[in-house]
Amino acid sequence: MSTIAPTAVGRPGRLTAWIVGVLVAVSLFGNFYVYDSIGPVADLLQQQRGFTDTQVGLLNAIYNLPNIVLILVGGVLVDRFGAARMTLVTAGLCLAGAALTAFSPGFTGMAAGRLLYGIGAETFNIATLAAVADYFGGRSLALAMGAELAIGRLGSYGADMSPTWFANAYAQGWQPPLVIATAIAATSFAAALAYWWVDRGPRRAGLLPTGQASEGFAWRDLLHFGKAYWYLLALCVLWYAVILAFRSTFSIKYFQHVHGLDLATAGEMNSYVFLAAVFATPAFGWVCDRVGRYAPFLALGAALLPVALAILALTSWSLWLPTVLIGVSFSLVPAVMWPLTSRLVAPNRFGTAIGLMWVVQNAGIGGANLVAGWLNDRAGASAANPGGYDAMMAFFGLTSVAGLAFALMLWLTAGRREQEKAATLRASA
Ligand SMILES: N[C@@H](Cc1c[nH]cn1)C(=O)NCC(=O)O
Repeated sequence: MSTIAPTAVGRPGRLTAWIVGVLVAVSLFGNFYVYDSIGPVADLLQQQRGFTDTQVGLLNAIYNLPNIVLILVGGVLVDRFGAARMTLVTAGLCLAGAALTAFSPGFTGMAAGRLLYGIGAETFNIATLAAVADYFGGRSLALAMGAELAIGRLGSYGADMSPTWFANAYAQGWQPPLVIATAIAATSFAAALAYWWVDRGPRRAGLLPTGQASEGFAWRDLLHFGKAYWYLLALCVLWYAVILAFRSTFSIKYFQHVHGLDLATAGEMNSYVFLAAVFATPAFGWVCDRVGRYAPFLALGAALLPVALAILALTSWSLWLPTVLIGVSFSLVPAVMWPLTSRLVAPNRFGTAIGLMWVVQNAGIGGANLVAGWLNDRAGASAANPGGYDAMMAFFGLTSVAGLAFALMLWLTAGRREQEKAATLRASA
């Protein structure tokens, strides 16, 4: 299999497509806000409820753990029941999870809430990508997916800024901020409900891939993705493992201990990567749509990560240069990866394809966090011993170089087909 597949069965109207795009983006904003809502209340949970660091960490880790297995089932369900139904059901699970987290009297109830949220959220993420592929396949797909992800990233940024925006709620304690997160999850659910309602028309008219069209799931189907898909999967695992484990877990501490920044400046430096992605991800998607090439951009995005890590680890140059390079990589790779996936697999296998990628991605992110933490502990990394971070940087550097190697192999495989396709289109124009 693995030819560059047609990306949509039919063509819903442009207005309908953009209404769906907006609803899905609103829904994703709320979902990413809840995803990042624990970090800002971590200190309050420790002070007011006596939670340990391990308990706070578990409230986030419990998100990844079930998805190492469940997300594949989620992807298959998206193919079987359609993006709209699965967006609605999983947005409901996320709302229930957010409410359980906010209103539970004890740690176990809160952890159960985060577990429920995690079970819903990753499948929700697949369903929203499938929704955009359904409506924008073949036209402005990368721009639409980039814009959707950008609004999601804005939700994460909003959660980080919530102590400033909702200072009164934080002044009252740990619970009001989580109740706000629940209200935002309710908005996400309402947008998912509206999307499901709008989607019924085009789906009944046969303009979208229907769940019924996909045959039953068979394990051997997983092996039927072509070579380019497997290169993309390897890149997804290696690149996300480095970018998320470094940027979300260790970079602030690393900037403080190795480059001498204070906590506020280090946090601000880190948040620029995030903010840049809000604007740059759709911009890069737009460029890809215009140029009609994906694989070379993916290789460029993958190449910037090891370069940035090398500058950080081996030079004392200004932190701005590696921050800009990581910001471009963090915007470019997701802007290209998901539209390219939808071009490499058949529409009724898109959910399964992403599900399989995210099974390994969740394991990779969790594994990279553990390995990096273990390397730092073993070397006694600290402000007094900045050299103790060398092993972690070498690990991240080598992993990102491996990711680049897969991006180049992908370029050699899928890129050639992209060129042939573009030449055919030019010839027939
Ligand atoms: N598997 C998700 C991980 C995630 C969840 N919320 C934010 N990130 C994923 O890869 N989503 C696409 C992305 O580029 O963030």
